[in-house]
Amino acid sequence: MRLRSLTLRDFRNIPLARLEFTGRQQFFLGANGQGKTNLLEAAGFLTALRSFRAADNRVLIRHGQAAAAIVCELEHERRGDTKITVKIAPTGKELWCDQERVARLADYVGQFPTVVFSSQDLQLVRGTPTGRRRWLDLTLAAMDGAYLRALQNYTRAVAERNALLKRGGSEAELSAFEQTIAPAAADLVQRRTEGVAALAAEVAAAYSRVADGAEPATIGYEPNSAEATAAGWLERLAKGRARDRQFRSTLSGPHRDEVALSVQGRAAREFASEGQQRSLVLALRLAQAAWFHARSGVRPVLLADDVLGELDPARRRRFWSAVDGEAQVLATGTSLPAADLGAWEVFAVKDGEFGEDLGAGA
Ligand SMILES: Nc1ncnc2c1ncn2[C@@H]1O[C@H](COP(=O)(O)OP(=O)(O)OP(=O)(O)O)[C@@H](O)[C@H]1O
Repeated sequence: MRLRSLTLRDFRNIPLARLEFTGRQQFFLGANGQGKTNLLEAAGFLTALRSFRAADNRVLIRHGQAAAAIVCELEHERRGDTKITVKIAPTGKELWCDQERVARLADYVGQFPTVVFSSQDLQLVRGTPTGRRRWLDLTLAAMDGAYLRALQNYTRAVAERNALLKRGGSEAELSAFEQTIAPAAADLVQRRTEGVAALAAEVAAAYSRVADGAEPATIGYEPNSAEATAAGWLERLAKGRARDRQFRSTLSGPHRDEVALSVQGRAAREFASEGQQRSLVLALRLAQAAWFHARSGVRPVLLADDVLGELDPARRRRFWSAVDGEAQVLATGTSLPAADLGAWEVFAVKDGEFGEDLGAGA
């Protein structure tokens, strides 16, 4: 898909911006703290109606204002020309697609894919398993409504079971939640097994391009416990009750799974060099984009937040050659991108205001 225009009102530090995009490469140029990432955050919000960097939507509303709005006109492989309107208020969000109110957000999620490349992504390799699980969940849930439902059911029921464990609930009460947890856990393990196997091929291919075939990189699914059936999970949960009561928390299950990342057969977190780690996170994002495209037929818009300038010239060139040449790219930076990255429509960003093409010849 391609974004043709983006209008923001009271989004973060942006009072009002109406941007028209003509080509497929837009660059947002400005000093630190001016609103570049805010703009990408708004574009990314269209995918799953959540921010890629904030858990609470309230922080997206400009200080002192009642609500924020995003309006986007885009070309879409399946839907044709589409207009999306999102209103974000402290009480919740509202959504319209072509003037029609979308009540069931599950019907919407995944239709308008974007993939964010951010300097924070190094945490995917260096940080805790939580970040890698979130990457996997967002990737799989965006293309698979059944995965999203299993994840929601599972997460909710585990939270309820944990609350019970904390207040010393009865065996019967625990058992009631386990009836929901068990089938969802079996479903998640199966879908994660299949999903990671498919994504592993994409990651290996993307890494080989970004790192110039220097060494192989792999991702692997390491379930905390690989029960294949709901009956198996029921038994495991029942057996674990005494220990879980002691720790006041559900100790085993897919909420403790790991997505193992390795370079040349060794754990990337401990053994990969900084350059290899950077290549690996780029490969994870490229794989995510390829997966979205393959599964849905819709080409995701790529949102590159200050990453092009961070890469050394050789890696940048290789990364760029690995990017889908037909995809729209919205990128930010404090200086213009190198000439080998093609022709950009440049917007200067200052204090939440956007000026078109100011940077192009400057
Ligand atoms: N809800 C809000 N209301 C008003 N201003 C906000 C809000 N949230 C963030 N800001 C402001 O937005 C600015 C940050 O913008 P942004 O994160 O887009 O920076 P950036 O241009 O990407 O800079 P960098 O290059 O440092 O990443 C800060 O000045 C911050 O105070």
